[in-house]
Amino acid sequence: MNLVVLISGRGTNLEAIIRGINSKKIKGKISLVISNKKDAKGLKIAEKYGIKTEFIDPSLYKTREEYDLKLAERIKKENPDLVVLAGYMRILTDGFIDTFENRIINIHPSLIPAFQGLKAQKQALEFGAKFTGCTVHFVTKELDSGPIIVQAVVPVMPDDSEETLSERILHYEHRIYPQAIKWLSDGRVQVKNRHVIVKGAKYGGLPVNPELEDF
Ligand SMILES: Nc1nc2c(c(=O)[nH]1)N[C@@H](CN(C=O)c1ccc(C(=O)N[C@@H](CCC(=O)O)C(=O)O)cc1)CN2
Ligand SMILES: NCC(=O)N[C@@H]1O[C@H](COP(=O)([O-])[O-])[C@@H](O)[C@H]1O
Repeated sequence: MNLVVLISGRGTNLEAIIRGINSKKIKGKISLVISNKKDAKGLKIAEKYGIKTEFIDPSLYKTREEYDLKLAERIKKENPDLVVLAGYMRILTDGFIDTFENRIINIHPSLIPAFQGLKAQKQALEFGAKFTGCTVHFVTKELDSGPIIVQAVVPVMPDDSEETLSERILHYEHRIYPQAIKWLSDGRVQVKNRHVIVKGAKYGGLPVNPELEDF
């Protein structure tokens, strides 16, 4: 399976995926990592592993559509099976989605459809949620709403800050993203309407509930 990964920042999910490939758990390769931010630390991570990188500068394009057209043209040259968003912080245009229909996935730091958009961890904290988590989903024109491949539930602690909660969620992001990509590279993922079925996956592992006193 040939992957192109889009990033905007640190690249810790990118590195988790690279480790999954290098450990042979994921049958695939990353042919290119593209960032919309020149100083994205994830570019250095990719280069450390010998992976081709490119910065595509949004300031050179008047509109989002023009940028995404350039982005799509560059990605098509790699002939990817999958476009992986790993902390890519731009909303993709309908034209881009159409070009790579059903071949784009994303990791989001909440249990969608809860807390879509930016700063999902902060949204959960401020809402007073007792549980949140992370989601790997197919990317569609509707933001953070595509068919869900896998989710992990993460408890929100009474003394959590945005940082401590984000770190706890990130730990599970680094597990479910490589897991989802492995399932896809094994050809075990089927989508029927909105429902994603993973052949042979074991379901269960219920989240541990808090102590429910007296009831
Ligand atoms: N068409 C789609 N595009 C993207 C999706 C999607 O599901 N459909 N997922 C997002 C990822 N994402 C959350 O998981 C997300 C990223 C960025 C934004 C956003 O509002 N970005 C702003 C710019 C913010 C910034 O530069 O800091 C914007 O693009 O105007 C929301 C959600 C990726 N794209
Ligand atoms: N809405 C998109 C979004 O918030 N994505 C989040 O950005 C972080 C990127 O970290 P990374 O660059 O270290 O992988 C991750 O926590 C990811 O879930």
